Amino acid sequence: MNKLTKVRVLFIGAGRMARAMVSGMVRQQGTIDWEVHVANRSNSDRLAELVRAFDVKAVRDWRTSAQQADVIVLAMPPDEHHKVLAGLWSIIRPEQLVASVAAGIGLSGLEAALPQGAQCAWMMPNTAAGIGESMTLCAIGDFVTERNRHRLDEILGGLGRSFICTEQQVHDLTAITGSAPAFAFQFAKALEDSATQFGVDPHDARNLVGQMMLGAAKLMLTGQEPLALAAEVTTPGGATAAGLAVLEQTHFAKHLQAAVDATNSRARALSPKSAENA
Ligand SMILES: NC(=O)C1=CN([C@@H]2O[C@H](COP(=O)(O)OP(=O)(O)OC[C@H]3O[C@@H](n4cnc5c(N)ncnc54)[C@H](O)[C@@H]3O)[C@@H](O)[C@H]2O)C=CC1
Ligand SMILES: O=C(O)[C@@H]1CCC=N1
Repeated sequence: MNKLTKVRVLFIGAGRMARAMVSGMVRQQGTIDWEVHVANRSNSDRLAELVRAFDVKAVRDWRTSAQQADVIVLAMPPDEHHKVLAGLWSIIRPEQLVASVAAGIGLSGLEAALPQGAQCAWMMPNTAAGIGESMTLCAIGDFVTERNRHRLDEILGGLGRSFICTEQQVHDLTAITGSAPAFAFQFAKALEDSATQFGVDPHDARNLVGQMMLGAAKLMLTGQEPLALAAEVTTPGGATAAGLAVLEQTHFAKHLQAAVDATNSRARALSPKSAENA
């Protein structure tokens, strides 16, 4: 497909999430030719690596670049937003789109920190964005025009799949799609460790567990109930039931729920709004 439009996007923050997003966006075959600018607090090794890997432009002063950008993505920690948004206030133009990926920040928080009518979106991707497999939550402000909605859709498409939802849903689901990959990797590590304790080569253990998780994920995406899928694994009177009984006895589901609650509470506490109210 021919790329038609050149659109300049400025990332403020060149950390892990920015890298994953840039990787997802530049590999996409969409209708936009992204001209990516990236600014970091200091011109660190990370920024240099990003420039080398994706041929993006490193920007020394984000304020200058922000004036020329069509889309500005805030990819720095939540507690840095207050300062950066205050700097954006006086230079932002009505036609620009400002999107943040910060946990807890909130669409209304973004809009309140920018001039009335600013076009804002709040995205919550995960690190699989880097390979175009994120499940990204996105709350979109009322002032976003069709043109910027198209740009947003192209960004989201480059990252993987997306769920357009309310601000409250982004708060509630941050743990479940943003953070839970880390829970899944802990689960994977525990299984890998079990495999290597049986003498399996670590490389083989990685493939065994990774393919098992991929197959389980693909089965889930057929739309079947997780418990129905579990039942298919559980041969009556067989082996799996014994393992599931241990997970039940040790309150596996409750532990996960507690992890979700702790994650979401922490995200809320990190937002500048909470800091002001504290
Ligand atoms: N890592 C992840 O899986 C996800 C992260 N996020 C959000 O992405 C944001 C960044 O997180 P990570 O990439 O994990 O953190 P990180 O620590 O890897 O990157 C943050 C980057 O922002 C830069 N930075 C800090 N203050 C700045 C400022 N005032 N101006 C310019 N650059 C500044 C830092 O130098 C650093 O390179 C956070 O708001 C986080 O909530 C959201 C979804 C998933
Ligand atoms: O750990 C964090 O705060 C971010 C938010 C979602 C995933 N990582």
